[in-house]
Amino acid sequence: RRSALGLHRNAAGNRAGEPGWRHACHVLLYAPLPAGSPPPGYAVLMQLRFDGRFGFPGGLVEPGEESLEAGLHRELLEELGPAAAELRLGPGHHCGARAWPAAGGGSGSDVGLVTHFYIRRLPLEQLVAIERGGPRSPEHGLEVGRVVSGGQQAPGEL
Ligand SMILES: O=c1[nH]cnc2c1ncn2[C@H]1C[C@H](O)[C@@H](COP(=O)(O)OP(=O)(O)O)O1
Repeated sequence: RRSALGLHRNAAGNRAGEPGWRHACHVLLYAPLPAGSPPPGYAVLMQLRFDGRFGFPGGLVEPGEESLEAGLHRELLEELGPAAAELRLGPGHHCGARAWPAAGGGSGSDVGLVTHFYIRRLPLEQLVAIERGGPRSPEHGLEVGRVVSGGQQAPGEL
């Protein structure tokens, strides 16, 4: 079954193996700050990428991965480290996708990209644990320069 985004699901719900398209999944992880914190009252986890830009953790799903969420989970372990193992991201956290067709029409290795975005609310302690674990991730100092959320500056954490 093919959707308007070029995604399809087989009987097992696999949406990662569509020929002609690659998929990238990124996630916004956020946590409410203690009452009385200045607006917006949330800490949001972001990372300084190797290319000098800030972005959300995640990346390209590899062909053959079981699902979009399996690819996202692998990327999070690589970029955030072991503290990301507790994140249980499923289709219910998927909040949107956008298809970017291949510039040359999708022949050969010229494929389109579908970017998927997930959102997950966490307790502040878990977000801070992920932020603090950043230097232990396999990609620290490589694809990822730093992981920051602002949660470590929350009242009570100083
Ligand atoms: O934060 C993002 N939100 C939405 N789309 C994004 C974000 N960061 C990257 N992207 C798009 C643009 C990139 O070409 C692809 C792949 O992402 P990337 O993180 O560079 O993938 P790898 O780590 O190289 O697998 O997604």
